[in-house]
Amino acid sequence: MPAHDIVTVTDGPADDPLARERAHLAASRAALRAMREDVERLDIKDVTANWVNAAVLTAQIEDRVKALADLSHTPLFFGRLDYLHTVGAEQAEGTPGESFYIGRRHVHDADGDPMVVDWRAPVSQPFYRASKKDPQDVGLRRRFGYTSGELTAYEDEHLSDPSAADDPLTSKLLQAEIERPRVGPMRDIVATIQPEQDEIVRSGLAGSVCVQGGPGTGKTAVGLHRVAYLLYAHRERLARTGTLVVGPNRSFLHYIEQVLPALGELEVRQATVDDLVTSGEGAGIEIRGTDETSAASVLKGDARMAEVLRRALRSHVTPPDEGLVVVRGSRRWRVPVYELEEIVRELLDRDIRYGAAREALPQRIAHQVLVRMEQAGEAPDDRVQDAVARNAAVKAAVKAIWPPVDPAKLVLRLLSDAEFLVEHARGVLSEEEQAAVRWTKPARSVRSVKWSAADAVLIDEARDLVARTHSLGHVVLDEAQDLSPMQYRAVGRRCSTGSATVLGDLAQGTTPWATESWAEALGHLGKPDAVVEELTAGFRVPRDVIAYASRLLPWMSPGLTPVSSVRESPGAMSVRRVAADALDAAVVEACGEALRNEGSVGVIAADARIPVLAGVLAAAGHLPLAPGEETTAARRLTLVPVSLAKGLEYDYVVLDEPAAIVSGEPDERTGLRRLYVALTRAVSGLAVRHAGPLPKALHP
Ligand SMILES: Nc1ncnc2c1ncn2[C@@H]1O[C@H](COP(=O)(O)OP(=O)(O)OP(=O)(O)O)[C@@H](O)[C@H]1O
Repeated sequence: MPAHDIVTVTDGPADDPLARERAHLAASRAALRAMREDVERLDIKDVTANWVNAAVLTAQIEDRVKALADLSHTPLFFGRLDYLHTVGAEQAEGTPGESFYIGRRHVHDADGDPMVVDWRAPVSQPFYRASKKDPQDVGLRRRFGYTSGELTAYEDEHLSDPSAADDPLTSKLLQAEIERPRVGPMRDIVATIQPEQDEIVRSGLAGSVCVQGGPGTGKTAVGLHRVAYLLYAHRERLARTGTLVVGPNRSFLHYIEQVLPALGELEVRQATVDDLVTSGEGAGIEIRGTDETSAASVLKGDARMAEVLRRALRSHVTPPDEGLVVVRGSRRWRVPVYELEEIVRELLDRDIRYGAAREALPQRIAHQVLVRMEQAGEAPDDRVQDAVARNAAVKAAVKAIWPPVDPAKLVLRLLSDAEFLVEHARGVLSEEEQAAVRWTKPARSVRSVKWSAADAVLIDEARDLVARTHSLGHVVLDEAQDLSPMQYRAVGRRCSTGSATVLGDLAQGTTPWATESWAEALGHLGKPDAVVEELTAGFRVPRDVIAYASRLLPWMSPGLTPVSSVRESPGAMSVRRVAADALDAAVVEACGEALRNEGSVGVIAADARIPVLAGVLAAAGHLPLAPGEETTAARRLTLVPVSLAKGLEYDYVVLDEPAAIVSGEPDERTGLRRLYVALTRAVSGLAVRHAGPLPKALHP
């Protein structure tokens, strides 16, 4: 028997297998409808005593109804597994087999028996992992094909058949799914997750994982499915602790924002690093400026700044120079200076947060007073200790010894006050480095400063030194290669008691502080034990196009494995040189050609070229969208400044002037990496149009 029997029928008698599968689909939809109606019918009047509870319950019911929606464009199930034995039972000779339909969500009939099982359930796992080598007790794996919501085909793999080939990518349905043209935002891949991807998706909540993978290897898809999986497997815990996806910019977040809701997960926050450090409790600052020099940005992102901040903050602690007298009634209680010194030293040595120590200090002083009271024969209780801690003399002493510090003011002072910086950066930053981070024009007030993104991260670090940042249960960090060490720290403290999934490609690092080694990055993140996995199978870029882009690798990231495309199509590729005054027209013409195909078109160009291209495209009747704006069947052309291209994809890419993209960056290596990102956004075809010479690295 061949590896895959494909059956495609439009209509058939009731006893043919496709008809039976369709009947199961119809019955599953009816069962889902019944589940929804059950929830809608819930009457909460009898169970709630007050309106607050009623409101909470009503919201929960609405969410549940939403989660039970039958989405016409997403099939209820996409696969079926026929187990050879009853799952979980002793696999004795003669035990009956069992079938499961695998889908996006669980559906059960009126008796509670499963009609469709969630793709994340343990019984679904062999759908992604079973192979002929390791059939996992599965006799048959069936994939379903749909056309406009109708079940129209299925394809079988007989895992216990020794003659069948064992390569999941020979599946025609799978291949068709991978090759499907792209329009609109990113979609889920539940039906076609590959075994090596599934291992990452289902790895445990306790451990952190780092995925290195070239363009289009499915890192983002894997990260999002991992969140969905973790929320299924650890729902209660993560509902309490929270989850977060961190992406590089708004347009990227728009592009991915539909995937988790489509998988039924509505509660995951999605943010950029800038969002994280400027929002939330006590943040209250805005990023309105940029650093004066690139050297300043790099230094502000350097992990040594954490030590400078720590020292600067702790310098506010002033050892007491005199004892303290607390008056209560007719008695006066004295705490001598050496005792105060000892308390302060002990709090500093314990290295707890500055704010926590500040809160502990009055209680410690009060304790000393209580000891004296007891020595004098009194029997004070806790209330007396609290009252002493609130005594005006104690408060005044605490304010003098351990004053409150505003994190933004601390950073402002470090960057404005040369003496203050010298004092705390001594031995950590060189004199030149100190000069580079300092503002040339000192700022007066926190409000008037035009904070840069790197400044905001410094403030976030300072804030964490004062009061511990709240940690979530799991954080997914995408395009991680671009983060500075200080940014890794900012993300890391948001999962200090949880775990992380770190996704990135060292070859696509384009910031001046881009990471060169995952071990180092994971250290800054506080997850040095994270397992590093590599994905090398490419699902986006066609073979010829990835081969072309990979010519750049030895010049910018030697040692990294080139992606091998799993797409069958070699891809349409053209590279054409034109006269300088004909470039704009050539780009417009290439767009016209690309638009004759199905799917989205992205015009990628150096940022400086965007205004001109926007003009000529509009004049030619191709009014372009901006990245992040959703492509629709009617408007499919997006004009993408290359600085925003990362993580995005378009069916056809028209690439304008590669040399301008390279020279738009401060150094050649970064330029080539930027070009590599741009060259690897295409799903079906790439048209390169240039007037200047191509970068040497692209020559064969
Ligand atoms: N197993 C799969 N089946 C079908 N499509 C897949 C699979 N894995 C990934 N894809 C598709 O391949 C494309 C690239 O995936 P994704 O954006 O996650 O890659 P990436 O590694 O994050 O790329 P980049 O490094 O360029 O950001 C997406 O359209 C995604 O849906």
